[in-house]
Amino acid sequence: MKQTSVTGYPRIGADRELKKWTEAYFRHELDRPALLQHAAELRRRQWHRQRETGVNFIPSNDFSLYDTVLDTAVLFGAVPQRYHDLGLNALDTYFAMAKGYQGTHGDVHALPMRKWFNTNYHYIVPEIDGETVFACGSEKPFAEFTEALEAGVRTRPVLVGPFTFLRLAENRSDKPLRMLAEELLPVCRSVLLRLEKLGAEWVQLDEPFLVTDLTEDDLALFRTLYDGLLATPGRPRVLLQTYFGDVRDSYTQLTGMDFDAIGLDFIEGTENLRLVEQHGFPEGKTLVAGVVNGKNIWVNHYEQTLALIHRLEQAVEPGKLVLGTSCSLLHVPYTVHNEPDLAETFREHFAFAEEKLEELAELARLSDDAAWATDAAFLRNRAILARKQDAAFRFNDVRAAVSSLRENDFIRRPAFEERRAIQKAALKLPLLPTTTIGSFPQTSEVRALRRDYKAGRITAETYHAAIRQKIADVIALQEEIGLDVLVHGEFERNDMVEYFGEKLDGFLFTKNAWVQSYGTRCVKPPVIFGDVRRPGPMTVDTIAYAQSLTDRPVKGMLTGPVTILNWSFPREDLPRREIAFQIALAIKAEVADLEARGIRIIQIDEAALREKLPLRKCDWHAQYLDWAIPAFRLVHASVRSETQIHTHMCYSRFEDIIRDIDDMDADVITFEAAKSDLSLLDVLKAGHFKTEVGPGVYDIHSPRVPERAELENIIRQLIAKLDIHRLWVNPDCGLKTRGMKETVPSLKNMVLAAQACRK
Ligand SMILES: CN1c2c(nc(N)[nH]c2=O)NC[C@@H]1CNc1ccc(C(=O)N[C@@H](CCC(=O)N[C@@H](CCC(=O)N[C@@H](CCC(=O)O)C(=O)O)C(=O)O)C(=O)O)cc1
Ligand SMILES: N[C@@H](CCS)C(=O)O
Ligand SMILES: [Zn+2]
Repeated sequence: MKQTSVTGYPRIGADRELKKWTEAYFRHELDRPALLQHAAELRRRQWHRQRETGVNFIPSNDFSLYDTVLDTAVLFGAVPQRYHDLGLNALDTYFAMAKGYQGTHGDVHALPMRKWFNTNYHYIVPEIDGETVFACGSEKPFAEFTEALEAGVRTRPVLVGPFTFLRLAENRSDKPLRMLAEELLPVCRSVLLRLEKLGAEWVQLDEPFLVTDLTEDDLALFRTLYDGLLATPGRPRVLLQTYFGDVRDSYTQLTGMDFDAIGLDFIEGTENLRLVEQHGFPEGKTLVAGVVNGKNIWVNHYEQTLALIHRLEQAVEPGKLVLGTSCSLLHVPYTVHNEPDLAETFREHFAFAEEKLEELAELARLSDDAAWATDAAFLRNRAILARKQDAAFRFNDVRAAVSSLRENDFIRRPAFEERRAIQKAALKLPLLPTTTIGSFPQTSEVRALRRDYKAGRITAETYHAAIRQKIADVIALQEEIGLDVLVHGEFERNDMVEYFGEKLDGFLFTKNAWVQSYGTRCVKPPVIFGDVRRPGPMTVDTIAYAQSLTDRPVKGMLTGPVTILNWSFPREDLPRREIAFQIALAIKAEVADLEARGIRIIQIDEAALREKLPLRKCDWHAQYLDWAIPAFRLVHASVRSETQIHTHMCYSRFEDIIRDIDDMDADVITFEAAKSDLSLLDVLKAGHFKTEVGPGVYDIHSPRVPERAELENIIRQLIAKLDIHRLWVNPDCGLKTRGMKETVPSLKNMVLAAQACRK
């Protein structure tokens, strides 16, 4: 029978155990040996689970206490000196790089965090500087391989490959990447050899960077690294694993090199099938075909997948085709068995990580069976898929509204400068207005309140009264701090997307379907099962209540259509453009209701807009921006001139799409800037960006409190680069992950810094 392979497995635990242990460790409620022991038990359970379902190639070192890219930086010895200087133990040095450190040992920022390709997972950006000396700096892959072996599972260790590592790292040294590659090579070699000595037959090197647009320099860098690595005498067999797209720039190069196996994604990498069929696949090598979607949560379409496998069998030597997941299963929740409240009519359509393991096993068996079409497993799959249509929600009024949209529905009038003057006169804000991004700390008190309400332990009345009290407190606090534009704090929201998913028709939501977003933070993406419709106002009472408590403007706070779509699990039977327009119409109705209740500023967050920008430039507009930007415009096109529309984006690497961002035609945009260099500001200036901007002046992912002088200095740098009359002062992103302890002094310092700069 065909063999099967898993690229990576979720690691937070089916009940988010790892998050809870790690956070307990941060709070000094769990000691280091206990944390490490719990983590080891979690890994063992997961290896056994994979073995029980018959997976042939089970990964190790896909586990991480925070992030696998950070693990790789430590493995390669890329730990900047300032973290060593803290004099902490290895584990705490690691967490200092991830989260920053402020305490008796010193004060250091966290390394920046960035989106992992086109996912909602974030990696820590490694830093290479003039002092970096690559050397094997951790025991992790070796220890985890041995641990699995002792638990009876011979795993295939996974490493972030050196090419992707170097391309994602920030190179602050004056050495070119090819020189760094030469220096890194001996370390990679020794890692491979040591794994081989421990008993590893295969090593998986993840090189997702290969699915992006590559330059000649990239291809040469890849060759330098891998010609050297593959020539290592006595090395284990190497699987070159790619995912999230196709390898059109490098396919012929890769297949001509000495890899023992190549992993290709046939889900997002739709071009890969053409490459294999057109150029052939080399004899003697294994193709690990990603045919089970590692990013969606839907049952696999066996008939289509078997057709794909049968085509691949024509190109690959018998016995050399292995079936795999399209990418790591990190991006999906653990198991549908954790969803007892989901009606069976819906649940049968879902396949999370554990169910995907079963799908792999069934597909391997069916693809070798000439009588697959009459096999019970195949027939069951076909019957489930046939029932999907019956289960879907269909709203003909929404379909009709989307199809009757015309060009004018996407254009806000009057034009930007004219309404800007009107808003200035109406809002009377000071120079450098100060604001926050929306959420205030989601303390365990607020979360426990929601848990008790959902479990029926407290009444709706008690819950809503408590939320109102939190809103009243946060309005008073912001007035005391001296902020100019206030927020209601988002205490009623579990998450900026899930909250709207719960309020809108057409969505299903889960109880335990958590997915890691970064470190210990998880999200529970809602599921777009059918057409989307707003049954009634979702935020209006809360925002209007907040506004009733103050004369200062309170921002209405909404999540935009592209972000709701991108951070949900979308249906796959309707184009994304159509789904986005359906959501846009729902949010548009909410904007109108907020405006009617006297809300003067409305923020429509599009935090995830950049995230799903296609990895290849040629697809940016046709496949994405041409509907994503209009979806946003549709939401606010019909507001009054006086109403100021804000938007917000995190991880703002949008230098390359600033025209499109400006085309969203928001009045103000706030975005992350504190952790990136300020080069984006030059691009904004050069591009005559019209939208007013609030580049975040401090990093909210770290508990460290920025000093007033430090913030003043940043604001002055902003003033030097941008028009002071179009500049706002705010943190990077929402404050929900922070505690009040650091939030209050940080905001006070920010307001004082802005006031000083005004003078
Ligand atoms: C802005 N970001 C977001 C992204 N994606 C989203 N979908 N949402 C985002 O906001 N992507 C990019 C960034 C990523 N950033 C973050 C930041 C913070 C979190 C986060 O804090 N996640 C929470 C879970 C949030 C949530 O849904 N909470 C629920 C349930 C909470 C819970 O665990 N309850 C406990 C009981 C309560 C207690 O005692 O504490 C329980 O049930 O056992 C809620 O608030 O009701 C996290 O903890 O990971 C994510 C991404
Ligand atoms: N309004 C949201 C945006 C996060 S990206 C918040 O403040 O949490
Ligand atoms: Zn944000």
